[in-house]
Amino acid sequence: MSMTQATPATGTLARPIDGRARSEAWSQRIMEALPAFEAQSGRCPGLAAVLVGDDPASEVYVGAKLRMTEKMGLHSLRHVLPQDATQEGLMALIADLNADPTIDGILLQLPLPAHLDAGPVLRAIDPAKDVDGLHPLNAGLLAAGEPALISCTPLGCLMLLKDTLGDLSGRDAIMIGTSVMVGKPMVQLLLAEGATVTAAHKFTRDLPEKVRAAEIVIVATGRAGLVRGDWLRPGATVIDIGMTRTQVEGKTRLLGDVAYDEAVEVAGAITPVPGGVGPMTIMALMHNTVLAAYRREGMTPPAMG
Ligand SMILES: Nc1nc2c(c(=O)[nH]1)N[C@@H](CN(C=O)c1ccc(C(=O)N[C@@H](CCC(=O)O)C(=O)O)cc1)CN2
Repeated sequence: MSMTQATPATGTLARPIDGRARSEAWSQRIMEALPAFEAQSGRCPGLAAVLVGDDPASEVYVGAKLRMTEKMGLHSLRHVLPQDATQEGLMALIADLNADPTIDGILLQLPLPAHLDAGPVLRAIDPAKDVDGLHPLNAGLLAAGEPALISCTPLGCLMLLKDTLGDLSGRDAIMIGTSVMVGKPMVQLLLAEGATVTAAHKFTRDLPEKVRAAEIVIVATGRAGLVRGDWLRPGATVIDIGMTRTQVEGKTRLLGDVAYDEAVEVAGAITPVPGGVGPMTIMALMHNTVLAAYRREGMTPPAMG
């Protein structure tokens, strides 16, 4: 693996961090873990995806996750509830999936329609099947330094960062955005790796200056193009988690939270959008499903990194 440490020479563009290629390599490692699991348990690891309503982006993401599940030879279930589903109906479905022995992972696609409250539903998922790592028990175990199931996007980002930089200890990192799904677990993962972490949010003052001090910049705000090229320290490693759909000349384009065309002139390495973090999020879900399956069967999981 190449290590990006140095300031690029003037005129050198940042190296794109290829999440598609990395997720493909990761899928091979995960699939190598399947024969031993199947030989001992007599079944495949199983993932249930729960989609509520008709949000087009959520439909795309759930479709991509289930296609990957099938491609890798895992068992999958798809549950689609209508836009006007009730909280009680959703809780009843989660209870059924908790009790289903063929299901190792339960994925509740977010966001939910506005009339539903995600918190109680996420807390109702059996923590051993919480492959999104969003149950408070799993979030707490990560914060306590005893990770069990880790939220998918941060897990994928950590892998890209380690590939790019190697050892993260002592490095200065900034996480912009402090959501429960991405920012908070990412901060915990970086701390566990020995990085010095700034957690920035909408009240943070002098954000460009703080970003300029960081060797590692991770952005998950949903504000397209927020981070400008001149905010970056030359040679920085930039992980862009943002994904905003926009129409440019009649075509749909995906924009990240980083102004890519500017950032690529300054950074040492950068994730593109698309093709950076997104594919790693999906592969982290596959990883967590196989991990959960091993543990639920009382088996020791192999390394699948
Ligand atoms: N329960 C969850 N809900 C949501 C999560 C999550 O991890 N768990 N994350 C996001 C959406 N998401 C997965 O659900 C997700 C988003 C994007 C991609 C992806 O591969 N993107 C592609 C581009 C796809 C496109 O063209 O639209 C890329 O970046 O290359 C995967 C997963 C919110 N909800």
